[in-house]
Amino acid sequence: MGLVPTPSIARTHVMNEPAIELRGLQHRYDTDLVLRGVDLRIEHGEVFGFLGHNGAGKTTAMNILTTLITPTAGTAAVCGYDVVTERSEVTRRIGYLPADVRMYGHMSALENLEFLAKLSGLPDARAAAMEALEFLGCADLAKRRVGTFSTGMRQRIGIAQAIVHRPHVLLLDEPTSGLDPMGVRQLRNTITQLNAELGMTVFMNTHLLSEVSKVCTTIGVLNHGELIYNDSIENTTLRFPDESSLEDIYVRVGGPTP
Ligand SMILES: Nc1ncnc2c1ncn2[C@@H]1O[C@H](COP(=O)(O)OP(=O)(O)OP(=O)(O)O)[C@@H](O)[C@H]1O
Repeated sequence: MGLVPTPSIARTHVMNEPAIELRGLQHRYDTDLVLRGVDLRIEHGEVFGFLGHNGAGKTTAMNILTTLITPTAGTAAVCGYDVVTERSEVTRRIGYLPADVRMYGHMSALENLEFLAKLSGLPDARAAAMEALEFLGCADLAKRRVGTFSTGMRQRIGIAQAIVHRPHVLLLDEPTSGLDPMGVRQLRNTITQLNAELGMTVFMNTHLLSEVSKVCTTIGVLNHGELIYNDSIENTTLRFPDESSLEDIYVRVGGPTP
């Protein structure tokens, strides 16, 4: 049995609302305002690339969406559920791959996944764990200790962890970081597969403009905590026909040279 599209948990509510919606989102660390009123709407089925230089505020926005931190002002919602007041509804619907994925090195990949699946309250945690591995084409890693894994292998298990409970929305923080070209290509294929076959909406923080043009359907550019650009890849290419690459567009709309 393979992974099936996300089951209909409060389906009506989910489908009537955007996958992600930020309204006037602000975040302050002490006196430092790092998100300055971000408005953003991402529809179901999009693969969204969130671009921005170091310190632009991308991880802060993602930490708000994963409910790890509370915004200073404004709102953030996933499938219509507020990240502050409806936290458990949000966490059921999101999968998260952090930049520094944590797992128990002395345990096998399957044990790591099963542990997380149990924490998520899945009725048959082992089957869910195995299905996630099979879906990602890494069932061969199931019995191996993750402490022995390469960066690419760890990352694939990290994605399996993120999707084991079949979330609607997958949040990836700098997923290409540390990967070799083969790993980057594999990741791209995985994102496309999760989006096309399981219908997952993907929100990805990245520095890699080349990856954005290959895998994303929409992009946003964050500059010093302000969303300075947001459009589909298709419109972006039409809007800037003279630009030879997304990198030129990024510079043109105000982002600093990466
Ligand atoms: N816990 C924290 N306490 C204080 N300041 C923080 C904290 N986390 C982040 N910052 C600051 O907030 C700003 C935004 O950081 P954030 O990590 O959200 O940006 P980013 O776009 O994800 O950058 P990067 O690409 O380098 O990860 C930076 O100036 C950073 O130094």
